[in-house]
Amino acid sequence: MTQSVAQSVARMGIIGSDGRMGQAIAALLDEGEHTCAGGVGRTHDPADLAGHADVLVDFSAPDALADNLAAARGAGIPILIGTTGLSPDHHAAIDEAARTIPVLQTGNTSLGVTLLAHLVREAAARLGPDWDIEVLEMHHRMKVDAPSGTALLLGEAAAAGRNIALADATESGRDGHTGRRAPGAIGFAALRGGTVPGEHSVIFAGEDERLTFSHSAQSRAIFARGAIRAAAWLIGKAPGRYTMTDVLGL
Ligand SMILES: NC(=O)C1=CN([C@@H]2O[C@H](COP(=O)(O)OP(=O)(O)OC[C@H]3O[C@@H](n4cnc5c(N)ncnc54)[C@H](OP(=O)(O)O)[C@@H]3O)[C@@H](O)[C@H]2O)C=CC1
Ligand SMILES: O=C(O)C1=N[C@H](C(=O)O)C[C@H](O)C1
Repeated sequence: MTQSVAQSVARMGIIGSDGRMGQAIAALLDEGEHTCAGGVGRTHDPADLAGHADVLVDFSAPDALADNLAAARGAGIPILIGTTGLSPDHHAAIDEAARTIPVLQTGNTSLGVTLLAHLVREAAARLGPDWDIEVLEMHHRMKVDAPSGTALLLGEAAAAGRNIALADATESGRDGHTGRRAPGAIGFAALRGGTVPGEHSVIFAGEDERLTFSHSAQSRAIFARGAIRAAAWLIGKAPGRYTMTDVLGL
């Protein structure tokens, strides 16, 4: 694992290779400067893949995380985790792994969403707590987790702008007689249907005016492109936990 590897052709091992994202990444690798070291699914051992890869790229499922981190650590290679639906325990496991290898975990690898998170943080800081914040997302009918990883990332950005913990402000899954909106809440709403690759809006609703920041993914290529760029960037980095902001220098 050296800096020179990061500057040349990187061998990327894909976890979740038969999935929508796994296939989108493999397709881009086929026509790009880096190569696919192979792929694994539910019934394969990621440690075998890690043995002949320079970096692992994980777009699978949360229950695979422990084995994926162990495989990367065993081989001493970085890992990019794009899988969403992670719990606090999963994040603790990522923090632990990041003590010995470079790890990048993100709910969205696209350039647009990474910039959007900056704008949302800035808007939340400047507009202040009287503006109600709602995060709205829509995804394809096959998505299994809600709110999306991106929605949570954007909620975290809003909370950071307000200098509060997202967990203390979250309002989601409203249904029935919910009572009034809590002051200072950050709300989440999720729509599912069709083949939508990913739509996100962060709405700032104030007295008599509303400001909306939106991102629309028109294909999974934007996620795949960002994942490949980030995975190549991770090679040769010191152990630690990185973000897409680090990769893109935003
Ligand atoms: N960070 C980002 O930018 C993005 C993140 N994502 C996230 O990536 C993940 C995958 O999305 P998507 O490709 O659409 O989902 P898919 O369901 O299409 O693909 C997931 C793949 O992972 C495999 N898998 C499931 N469990 C395991 C396991 N334990 N070990 C290894 N492989 C496993 C599945 O196999 P099987 O079919 O046998 O279950 C499947 O092939 C989701 O969490 C999604 O939210 C998606 C897009 C962008
Ligand atoms: O499952 C998906 O498809 C997507 N998942 C990520 C998320 O949960 O935000 C990123 C993107 O929106 C597509």
